[in-house]
Amino acid sequence: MKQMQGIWIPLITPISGAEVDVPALQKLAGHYFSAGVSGLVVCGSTGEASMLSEGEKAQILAAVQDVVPVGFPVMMGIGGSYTQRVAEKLTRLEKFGTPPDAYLISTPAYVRPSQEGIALHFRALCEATEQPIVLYNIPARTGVHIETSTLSALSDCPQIIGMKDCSGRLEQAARILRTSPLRLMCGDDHLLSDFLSIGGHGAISAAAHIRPDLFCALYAMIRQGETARSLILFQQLFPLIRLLHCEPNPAPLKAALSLLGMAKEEFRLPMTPMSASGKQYLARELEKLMQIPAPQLTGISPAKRGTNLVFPSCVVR
Ligand SMILES: O=C(O)C1=N[C@H](C(=O)O)C[C@H](O)C1
Repeated sequence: MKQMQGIWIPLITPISGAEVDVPALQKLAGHYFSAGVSGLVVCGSTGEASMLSEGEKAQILAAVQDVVPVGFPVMMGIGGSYTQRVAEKLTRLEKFGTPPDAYLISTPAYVRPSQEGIALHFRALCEATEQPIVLYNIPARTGVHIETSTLSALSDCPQIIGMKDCSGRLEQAARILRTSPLRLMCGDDHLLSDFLSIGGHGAISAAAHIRPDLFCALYAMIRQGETARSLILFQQLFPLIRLLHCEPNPAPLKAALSLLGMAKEEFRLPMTPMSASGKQYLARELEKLMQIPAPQLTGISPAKRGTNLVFPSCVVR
């Protein structure tokens, strides 16, 4: 995988009759590829990876790889708190299938290890694979934060190419962008505009499942210094972004996609559907967002998306 940037979609996992709905997943993957995003992530938090078996995760990866063109990057979320087992997961995946273009690996959840423990965890995983690794800093879910000093301690690991940051700490993000070669991707949808404005390389955005064209346009505007236009667009996106995260992700997202006829609202426990009152607000905001005209875009060759272009996957005129 070349330099990671632009808008990436952490795909939901469609479920139907308690099983992973592979045809629906492939349809979504094709839809987002055509919409111009720079890459896809399977089995992330939005993909409800905690409620999937290892076999299902491998099947999801293969199903998505099957429908996107070669060269279009697909990343895979990997979790787990016992370092040795996580390393074994990587080895097993690579033994039986085509590996993802990169792994998105979250910090160990529940254990609350020291920063040294976090660094040793990632170092052990770097020894288990030659594939690129994107660190996933999501303290609200795992209970631990990756400090800048830990990134420095890992700077000799060539597999670590970047970090997806859901910590809400913009000041730290700015420092990392100034001092390290890592690619930094925003995972906090409500901070997207700020994150990109301080030089963030892109986003892995659950909210971008809805109107991915507008998220790509926002990215392009910020990269091109069209601040006023980007602010207007972000203000239009913001109410829906908030609603998509006002109940556990991806319940509101699946509700929105179901209103658009793109997915069922089916979950595995302990995930439950969005509340009825939440859905009322969501439906109203969704209707407004769907009416925003598509920005005029000049496409960049799909083959070059997600790579080290100076400008992202779409250019707004
Ligand atoms: O799955 C992801 O990747 C994302 N997960 C975050 C979460 O569910 O907490 C949100 C982010 O937009 C993307």
